[in-house]
Amino acid sequence: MSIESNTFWLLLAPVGLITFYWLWKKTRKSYAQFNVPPFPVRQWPVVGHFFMLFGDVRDKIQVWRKKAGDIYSLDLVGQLHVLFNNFDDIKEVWVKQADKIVNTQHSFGDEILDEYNTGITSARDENWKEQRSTSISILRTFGMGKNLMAEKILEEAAVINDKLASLKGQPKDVALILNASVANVISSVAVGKRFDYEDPDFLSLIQRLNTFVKYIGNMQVLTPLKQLVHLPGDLLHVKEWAKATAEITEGYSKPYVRQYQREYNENEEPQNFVTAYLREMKKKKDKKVQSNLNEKNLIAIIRTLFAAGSDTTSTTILWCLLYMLHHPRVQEKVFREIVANVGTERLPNMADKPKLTYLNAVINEVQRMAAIAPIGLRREVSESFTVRGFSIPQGSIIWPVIDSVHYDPKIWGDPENFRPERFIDENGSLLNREELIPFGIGRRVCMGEALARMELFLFLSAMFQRFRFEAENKSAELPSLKATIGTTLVPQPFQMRFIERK
Ligand code: HEM
Repeated sequence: MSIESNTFWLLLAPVGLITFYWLWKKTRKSYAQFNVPPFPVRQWPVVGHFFMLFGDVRDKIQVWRKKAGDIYSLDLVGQLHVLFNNFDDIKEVWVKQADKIVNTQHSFGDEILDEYNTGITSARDENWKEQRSTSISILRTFGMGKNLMAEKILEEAAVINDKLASLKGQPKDVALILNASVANVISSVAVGKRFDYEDPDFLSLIQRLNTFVKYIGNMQVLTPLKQLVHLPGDLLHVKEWAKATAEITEGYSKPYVRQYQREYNENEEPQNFVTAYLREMKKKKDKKVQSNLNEKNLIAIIRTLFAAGSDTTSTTILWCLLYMLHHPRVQEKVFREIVANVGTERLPNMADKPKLTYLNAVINEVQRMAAIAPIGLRREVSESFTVRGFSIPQGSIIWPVIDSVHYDPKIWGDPENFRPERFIDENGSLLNREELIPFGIGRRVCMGEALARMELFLFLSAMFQRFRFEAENKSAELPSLKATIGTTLVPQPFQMRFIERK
């Protein structure tokens, strides 16, 4: 053997040993001594079920449920993940075991951004409690769920209606306009600024938000095997996501936070989320109270509000429009209800909401079927517990599969059918069905639920009142109801027409 080849093997040996040690550590099954829920399919050595999560995971989750039951396990590179598919079990765990599942799954994305335990969705324990309670109280001050916010939404609804009317019935993919419109509502609350729909900087910010939301789920999936990021290219869109996120932070959240810090005047009433948060920060500092309110958390929160607060709501509105193309009779019934209860001389407002039972039922049915956040937010188990005789050990990750609940035949009977009447009782009143959980459940339930509900009602009622929604081409096949799967479920791109009702 030559000297060169000896050197080669000497160098390779430590690499081999380190790899072996890493694999050994990774694949030690920390859950092996527990009676964990069953695995639906056999796992691969080392990586477990990791690579099975690629592709149409929505369908796979249902196939696995048929094999293994409502609660089942997956092994992701040695870490136990437990999927909950049944409403009663989700309620039992997410509500009754709330103290043991406070934190969301640690994501590789937070490492890339250096944002471990930062903001809201990634914040943990005491930090999360303080950020969440402060944020909710600020949003309430600005009228979340009340008239003040409703006025902002109504202004935006009037703008988007005019924009849609200006299309003069020409077919258009309106995903971006809707997104911009809803983003404007949260932006005016968060940083006190709304943008023109044609503003190219705003539109490119919206595109970045789409990228941020679309691939944020990949960061979580990748977390157990983050070494894959070193593969050549950007197969899993990690670099694209990191770039878009940094651009939102540097081009939007950070400049506004810095600007308001410079201009801060404690004698002025806060006009937006940023200034209200800065005031809370200052109050706690003056009182010398130990606090996690700081600039880093605030910058991350503004980005989260902007992302979580625009994409989700506008996607739901888009789903509603798409379902209406498929169900023109439902559309006409909503229109007639609006004419009978509101008329066509003024925009519907929040006082009209209780009167528009059928529209409320339609929105519920769209949220059920679209299930736009199909897996909810995954949580880390900080203390072991048992459920239905299974052990859920500390350190495992649990998934609330909202999609399974929304399509459970035991709950809905005919879940595949679009039938808003399922939300109306025999007296014609709206039925509150607790199994409808588009905003999640438990202590970390969506922070913007009240705002989102107002937006869905006000934007949609205004559109139903003014337009008839029509397909691009009446004689061609209707656009598909099959979703594009990203972090959220989004309709495939489609064009439609907005015909003014005169
Ligand atoms: C139709 C619209 C929306 C849907 C379907 C939706 C859905 C969800 C879901 C499923 C969760 C996870 C809840 C859980 O883990 O139990 C969540 C969390 C969250 N949502 Fe929404 N959301 C919507 C609108 C909004 C809006 C408008 C905002 C902004 C104000 C917002 C801000 C948040 C935040 C900050 C969290 C994280 C809460 C925490 O970690 O404590 N969402 N949302």
